[in-house]
Amino acid sequence: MSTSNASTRSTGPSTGLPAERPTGRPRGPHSALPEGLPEDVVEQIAVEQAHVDRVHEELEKAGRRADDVQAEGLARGRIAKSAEVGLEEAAGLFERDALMFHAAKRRTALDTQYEGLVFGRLDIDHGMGPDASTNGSRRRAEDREIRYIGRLGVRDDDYEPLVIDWRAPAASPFYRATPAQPMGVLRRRVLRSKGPTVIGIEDDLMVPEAPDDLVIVGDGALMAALTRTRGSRMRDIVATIQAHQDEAIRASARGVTEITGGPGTGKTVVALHRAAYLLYSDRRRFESGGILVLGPSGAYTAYIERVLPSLGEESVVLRALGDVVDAVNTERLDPPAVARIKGSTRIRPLLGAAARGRVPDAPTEFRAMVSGRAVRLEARTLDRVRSQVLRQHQRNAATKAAQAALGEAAWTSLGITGDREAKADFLDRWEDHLEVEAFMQAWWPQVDPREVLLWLADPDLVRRHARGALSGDDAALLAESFRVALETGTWSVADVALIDDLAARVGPVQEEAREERGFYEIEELDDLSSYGVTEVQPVAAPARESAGTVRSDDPRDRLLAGRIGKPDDYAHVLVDEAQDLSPMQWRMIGRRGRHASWTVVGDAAQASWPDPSEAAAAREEAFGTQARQAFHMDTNYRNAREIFDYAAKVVRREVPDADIPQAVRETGVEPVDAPLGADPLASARAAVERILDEVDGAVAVVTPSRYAARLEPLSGSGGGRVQVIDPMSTKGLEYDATVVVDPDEITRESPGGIRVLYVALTRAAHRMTVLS
Ligand SMILES: Nc1ncnc2c1ncn2[C@@H]1O[C@H](COP(=O)(O)OP(=O)(O)OP(=O)(O)O)[C@@H](O)[C@H]1O
Repeated sequence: MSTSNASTRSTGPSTGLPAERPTGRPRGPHSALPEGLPEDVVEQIAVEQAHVDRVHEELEKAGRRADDVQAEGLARGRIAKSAEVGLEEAAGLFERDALMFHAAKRRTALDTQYEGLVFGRLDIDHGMGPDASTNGSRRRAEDREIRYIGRLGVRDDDYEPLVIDWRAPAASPFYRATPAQPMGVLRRRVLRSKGPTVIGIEDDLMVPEAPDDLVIVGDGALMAALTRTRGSRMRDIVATIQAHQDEAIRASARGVTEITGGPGTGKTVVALHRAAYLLYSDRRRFESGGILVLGPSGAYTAYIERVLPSLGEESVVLRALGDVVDAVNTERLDPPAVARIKGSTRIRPLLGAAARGRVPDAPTEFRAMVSGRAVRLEARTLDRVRSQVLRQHQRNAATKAAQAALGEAAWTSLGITGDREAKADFLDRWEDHLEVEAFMQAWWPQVDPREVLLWLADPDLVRRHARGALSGDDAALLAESFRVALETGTWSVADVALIDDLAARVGPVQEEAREERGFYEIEELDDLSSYGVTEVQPVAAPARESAGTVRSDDPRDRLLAGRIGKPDDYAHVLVDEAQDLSPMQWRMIGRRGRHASWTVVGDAAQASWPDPSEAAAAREEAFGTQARQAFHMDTNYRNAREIFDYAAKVVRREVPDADIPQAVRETGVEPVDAPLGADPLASARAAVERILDEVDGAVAVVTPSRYAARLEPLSGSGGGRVQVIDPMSTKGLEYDATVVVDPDEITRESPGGIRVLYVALTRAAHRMTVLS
């Protein structure tokens, strides 16, 4: 597909108003403008280029000024103090210039990677009545205002705005004005740029008739944006946000904001713009508290990662579900039956029992001479003490408490009553006794939550701990899945939520306190030698390397690499594809949003988690009692109507109440149904070759696992444009074209059945071939 050229819709004569006079770069032999543009479009582009050039010059100046000011900044503050100039004023100056400096730096990135810094213009008539009825003859020049809208705000030396940040209230009419409610806007103009060069213009007229001096060109910005090649990365939509999307973007930051809608309705992109808006509207709160954006997969985070930086926001944390817990990063998916066991809260009692249970290989008996008395504690006593301590403490923070409780139990076991002094002496010795300490290291070691999970590779232990909560088959499946982890050295995505649950139970692994033992050691050694103990070998805590540095061949080392700390707490959590989160995953995310407001994005018809009511309960628990606001998106901006109709027909068969949006764009080309022949690679290759000729940009071959290996040779073909991908991993993604292989098999193999097929059938913007 090629980009649509601006074309003249209707034009009025140029009146010679200063703002409309073409003063920018002329179109020369090296011009970036497409050939064959009508002359009035070229003129209009030149007008806008002149303004864009001015903005860039101003930023250039600001950059240079900021260099000086940075060096001078603190000094200025100091002078300000001594010279009794308001400190606030000086700080304000510095802050503004520093901001401009950062803006200038950012601009370089924007210019090279993204579309223009200045992307919009409003021509406003302040004399216009609310019904837009004022006719041309009553319009007065002094009522007119031109406002430019951009990715960041820029002012000139007189502090006059040259560009308004798209998130500022003054930019709101750019998104909200409609011909029915023009909000004073005569013409909305979208500028399309390559770096600092304006290459196209799309106008929307908001009044019934263009005033004589306003030229109207282009086919409308939205259609131009939607017909463009998509490529392999999501783009921001800052120039073409629609009014109903803008409402969700600018909605109150408080509570829980739910954004629902069918495939391709812009839920993800709207949510990302909302994150940028929240940062703008309350930077202190959201930048320092942090915004977490959570998506289903690494492919998804890679797909969306450019959107926020293109909006000038770098401080948002993007995580995939396999990547939420520090030191663990995985894409491996369990088979659906296993993922279902691990995702349900039914597994919690099992995890609780494992976290409270005996450490495998820990001693089951304690024997030593303490304070001249022979102490012997059996397994039952050790278990009782452990349970008692863990009722009140996290295991990793309870070493001291456990040692003290064990001391009490030891004293009780001696059967001495009434001798307070002897007890005090005994407990005193107990506290610093080397044998007790050595025992504690073996009996009460610091445990990594991941080790606790690996204990469950033992099917007997799983059965014992599950105490009937899991069937025998489920217990065996679960244990087997942890054996897979031990063999491959990789966790599964579903494991991550279990690790997090266990981390909350056992607490962070404490660094070993390196206590100087001083004279206590000498006293204790005296004590030991008198009872014939010659050597005590304390158990050293295993040394850990931090994540990413472990290159071990041992799968177990790879599983346990890095350190798991406390979960980060965020000020705002944005969850995309929320319909797919399992209850255990909701609990994991909830731990990161205890004080957060939320934006939650989803579509039930695309769900792959099979038990929505259990997930809903876990989700409610994560949100607490916060206020809710809901936004529904009902226009599909991704799929050509022909492609979406095909997908909608398929899903309606089994999900009659699916939320079906309206697709806004037609290509006149129906999806192609073709046979999947005896040689699947040959069939898919033929389909891919046809499609590569028809579209520019990214092409996906969406295949069930059955054909994945056989189709792999297509990966990277078409000059790197073709990707072979499984249906679940296409969640949230988009391609210019897709080849969907064996839809029946996709339905059969996927946990969400037809809903996952629906996802696969709604990924293509322009062309789709289905091989059945
Ligand atoms: N106002 C808009 N202007 C231009 N493009 C838009 C607009 N709104 C949405 N789009 C485009 O529509 C496509 C679909 O958007 P997005 O991926 O956010 O939809 P979604 O609702 O999250 O889809 P799904 O649920 O299928 O993953 C994207 O290419 C996005 O850029």
